Formats: sequence, C-alpha cells, structure tokens
Amino acid sequence: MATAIEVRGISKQFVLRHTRSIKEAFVWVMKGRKGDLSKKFHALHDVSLEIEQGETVALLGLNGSGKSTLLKHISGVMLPDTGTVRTRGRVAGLIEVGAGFHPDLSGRDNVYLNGAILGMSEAQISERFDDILEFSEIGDFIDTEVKFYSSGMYLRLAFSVAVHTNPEVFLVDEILAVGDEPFQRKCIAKIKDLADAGKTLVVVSHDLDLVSTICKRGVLLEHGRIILDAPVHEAVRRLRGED
Ligand SMILES: Nc1ncnc2c1ncn2[C@@H]1O[C@H](COP(=O)(O)OP(=O)(O)OP(=O)(O)O)[C@@H](O)[C@H]1O
Repeated sequence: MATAIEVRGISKQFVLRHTRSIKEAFVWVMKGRKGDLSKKFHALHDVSLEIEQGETVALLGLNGSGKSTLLKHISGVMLPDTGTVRTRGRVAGLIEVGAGFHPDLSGRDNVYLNGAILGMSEAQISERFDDILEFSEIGDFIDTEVKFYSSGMYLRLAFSVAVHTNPEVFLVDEILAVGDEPFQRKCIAKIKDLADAGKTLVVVSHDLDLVSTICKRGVLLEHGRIILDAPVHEAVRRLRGED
C-alpha cells in the first residue's frame, strides 16, 4: 500500500502576544533589543504522521490542541516552520467555510474557480456542472453572488465541487456542522462512499460518535503533539477519559 500523506517532524509556532506596553518596548530598546518582544508558542511540535492510501483517519483532541493547524499543513494552505509534508494524488480540502470562493462572483463562476483550484480543467467542470448543482441543491441561487449565501449554502457548493473533483485525498474540518441535518446526512453518506472507494480521508470533528463510524484510525493531539495513534475507538475512549 502506498503512502498518501507523509508528515515528517513538523513544527509551527504562532505569536501568543502581539502588543506590549510602551514601558516594555522602551526597556527592550535600552537593553539593545535583546530577546523577542512577542511571546510565541508551538501550535504543532515535532509532529510526524504517515497515512496510507485508503486509510480513514480522525484527528482528535481538545480545543486548541492543533487539529485544524495540522489539517491546514496537510492541505498545503499553511507551511511549517520546520519539517516536511508530502501528499500523493489530488487533495481536496473542506477546511474553512467560503475558502477558495470569491464573494463577488456568482455560485456558477465560483464552481469554475473552485474546480480549477482543485485541479479540474474547464471542460471537466462543464461536464460535471449539472451533477455539482444537483448535489448542492442550490437551485436558482447558483447565479447569485456568493456574498449573499448563508454559511450552509457555501458549504453545499464547496462540498459538492470538492467531491466531484474525484480527489484521492479528502480533508474535512468541522465545517459540516453548518449544514442542515438532511444535507449533513447526505455529506456523510458521500464521505462513506469515498472511503469505500478506497480514497484517503482525514477528518477533524468533535462529533466523536460520527468520526467513530467514518474513521478506523484515531490520532489524538494534545498541546500540538501526537499523544496517541490507535484504532479510533481507543483514541475516542482516551479523549473521553474512559481509559
Ligand atoms: N493563524 C493563527 N495565528 C495565531 N494562532 C493561531 C493561528 N491558528 C491557530 N492558532 C492557535 O493555535 C492553536 C491550535 O489551533 P487549532 O485551530 O489547530 O486547534 P484545534 O485543535 O483545531 O481546536 P478546535 O477544536 O477549537 O477547533 C490554538 O491555540 C490557536 O489559537
């Protein structure tokens, strides 16, 4: 089985505190600008992870543990300070509602824009356009500028485009939560179809029952480090403090 995602020793620091008082800045200047004025922290700390093609993986952890940051590194929208990330095949990510959409363009134009970003040609998008529209259930709103869409409508269109690009690797962050229940059910069924078809899935969600039904493997993060990589039920038990 080939490796679909290889994360090797990545670390990512963010600035914890941007503002300083004038007094602190003055002291810093008088001391010859030694040290760093802004305090930093590691959102990810030496994280390594290998995911084989066809694996279904849940990234689990408490708020702020680094799940979304790790997913953004896998999708390529964020670059690590150190370490490397490699992926094989077409990667489609549903990471932030509205990401990859231009607010002033219509839903229709955004399907072409988003499809192109995800690696489809114009002809391929045209060929699949009707299916994309049908799955999204956006209807006549397809010709409305997306700045007037609700967050659920964004999700519908983004999800629909992403699954119709036939991705090898599908990344999904919490955003399914903005969809209404019938659409969520439809998305979940589609995600399961992708998994059954041998696609690689990486999912971030606090819905632990849901991820347990979709994913086989659970990677548990704490303060930016992987503390457990195990069958999903085991990782969920640990997160719930049942171990
Ligand atoms: N662009 C950024 N700039 C500064 N800090 C950031 C940035 N993105 C994330 N962080 C911080 O990094 C830490 C990890 O964030 P991340 O969103 O990855 O956590 P998470 O595990 O997905 O959390 P949640 O369950 O709340 O969604 C948090 O403390 C967050 O505030």
